[in-house]
Amino acid sequence: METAAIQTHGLTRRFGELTAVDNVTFSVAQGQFFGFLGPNGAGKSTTIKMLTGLLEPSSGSVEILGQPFSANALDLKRQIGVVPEGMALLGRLTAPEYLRFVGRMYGLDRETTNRRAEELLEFMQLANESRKLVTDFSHGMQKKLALAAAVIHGPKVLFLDEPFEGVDAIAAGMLKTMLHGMIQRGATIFLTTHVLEIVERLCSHVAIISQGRLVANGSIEELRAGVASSVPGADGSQKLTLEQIFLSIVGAGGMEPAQELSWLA
Ligand SMILES: Nc1ncnc2c1ncn2[C@@H]1O[C@H](COP(=O)(O)OP(=O)(O)OP(=O)(O)O)[C@@H](O)[C@H]1O
Repeated sequence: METAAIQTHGLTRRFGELTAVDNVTFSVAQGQFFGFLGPNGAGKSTTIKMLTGLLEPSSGSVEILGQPFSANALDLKRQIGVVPEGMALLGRLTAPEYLRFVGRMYGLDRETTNRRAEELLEFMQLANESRKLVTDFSHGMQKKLALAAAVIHGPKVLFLDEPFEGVDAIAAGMLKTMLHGMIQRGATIFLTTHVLEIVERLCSHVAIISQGRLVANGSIEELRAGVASSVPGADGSQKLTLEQIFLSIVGAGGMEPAQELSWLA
């Protein structure tokens, strides 16, 4: 069997009394576009940080392309790309300087780095912003630059924490095309986002985390089949949207809607 792109066993992270990620086991096959969903505070970013070697698990294990980070972290980090929650860009550089720096850090030669940096800036429509410092970029521009930096070395596995947040519709369209192209060339993508329409369109597999626990994992079709009988009015003729599936698994689940805010009534 082919080595999984991502494999976790009993992955757990505690912050004091809180167990943010609780005994999470899942596998992502190479070439999969994997959507990792969950409500606010469910444990998505904490999981992604552990998957990318940014945060030590309290217990459990992570293997990327069959290797734990402890085996050869540098080699592994060359094979992955990450857009983390806070992006962590170097603000005192311009975008071309930043991309050239990142490319060189990944061991690309100068010519390849320069060519890819230029192409990426064009692609992300940041080429006209080449004299501005990154710190003066808008949030969406920073997000696009973070994405460019995450793919400059052609990673085999790409981790994206909310890549579409703050990105305009034109850029989001281009990003979707780019990510689709990467999948077609055999890359694996692990994506967290609250934009379920994007997950529905792009992802072949979905896992849902809620209060640190994995509560669903499978193809969208499998998840749909799993909840169809519990959603009122959903017979075989009606195809549930991912939003309906998501709400059925982690949403109000038959409870009364939250009370109204009295002063807004
Ligand atoms: N460094 C930390 N110290 C203490 N608690 C933390 C820390 N990082 C995360 N948490 C807590 O862990 C839980 C999971 O947080 P996490 O950021 O992983 O959620 P998330 O699913 O990414 O949420 P969102 O969709 O809102 O970004 C939250 O209760 C959060 O407050």
